[in-house]
Amino acid sequence: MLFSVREFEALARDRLPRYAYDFIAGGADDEVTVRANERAFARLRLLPRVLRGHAQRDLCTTLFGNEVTMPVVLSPTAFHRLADPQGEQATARAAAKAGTVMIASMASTVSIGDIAKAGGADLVLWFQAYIQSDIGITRTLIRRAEDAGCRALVVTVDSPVFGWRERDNRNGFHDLPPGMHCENMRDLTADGGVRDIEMVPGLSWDHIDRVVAMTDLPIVLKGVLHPADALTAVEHGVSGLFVSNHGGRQLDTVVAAIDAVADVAAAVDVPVLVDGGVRRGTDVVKALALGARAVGIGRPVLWGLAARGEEGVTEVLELLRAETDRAFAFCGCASVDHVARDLVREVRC
Ligand SMILES: Cc1cc2nc3c(=O)[nH]c(=O)nc-3n(C[C@H](O)[C@H](O)[C@H](O)COP(=O)(O)O)c2cc1C
Ligand SMILES: O=C(O)C(=O)c1ccccc1
Repeated sequence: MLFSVREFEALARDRLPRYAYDFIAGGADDEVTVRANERAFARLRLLPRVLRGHAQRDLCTTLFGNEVTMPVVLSPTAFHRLADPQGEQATARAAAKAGTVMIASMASTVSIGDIAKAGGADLVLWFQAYIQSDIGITRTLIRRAEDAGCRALVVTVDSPVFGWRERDNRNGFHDLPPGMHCENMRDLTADGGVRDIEMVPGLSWDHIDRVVAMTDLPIVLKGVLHPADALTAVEHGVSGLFVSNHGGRQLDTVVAAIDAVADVAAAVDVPVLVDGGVRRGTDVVKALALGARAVGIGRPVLWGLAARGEEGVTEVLELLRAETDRAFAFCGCASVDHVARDLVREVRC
């Protein structure tokens, strides 16, 4: 029995080959932002309310019309088959069972259609896309996600280039092991092969306009940190913002995601999600207090998957649910609407 997300990380580390552990755990450059994400949560302290008499708590919320049983979703992460042979299929089953959203990465090692099948009718599935320079390819990817039944499109905008990952360079990890592929990129080359995912340095608001025009799905921009960009996004017809620094894997020395969320939430009146460094139920409460509608978890899902497959992801999600419920009880909150700004104070260390 494991009692915390941290213990799942330790077990995952024991079980994974070094290159896979480092790919998941690592970040860009000096990994300043990887550490900052977790440390920023530690600098935030709770100021709980007492005697509010809530014998039961309700953690449910709604995200773009999708009901979820807790304000914790699965952030998109590449290559789940590095962690478990069933890969994203195992993750999908665990997300469906937990009653929360799985955001499938465009860089998944199981196709979006097969992820949807594994999750079944209960799974609320969203698709994360990197806009490709060829707009036709981008359209095909979005159609595949729509055909699979995805209910939102998460467009990642923090990756005009690929982050400099020194652990991966040292380990020589640049390609997937034999037999694993980015399955969403199949049949997208002239000869019907697997196309490489491209980072597009020239990405601009024009690309967002085209994607907004090409689908009826709600669009969430992932990787926004500046409130002015959040405002512009809403003007361009985006339905939500995902405050994120990609888990410290893209631009290093960027502010911790949790430190950016309040200003973004204040700038717009669409739902705001945040990810990066969420490891405890108390982190979930802090994020909601600062204006987030929900949080995402990236590495914790992969730790669960590497430790115990589908069951491990279920255990990670249920640990976070129980911790969030306990934090709600301690703070005197009966539901997500009760989590007020004054529950959180920032201290120096
Ligand atoms: C191994 C790994 C792969 C990732 N792949 C993607 C991806 O394909 N697309 C994306 O938008 N974000 C990707 N991310 C970033 C996550 O969506 C998320 O922003 C980040 O992991 C949150 O931080 P956390 O890991 O501390 O929870 C990846 C993160 C990790 C750790
Ligand atoms: O590793 C990542 O963070 C990531 O986003 C990614 C994107 C494409 C392929 C592999 C990983």
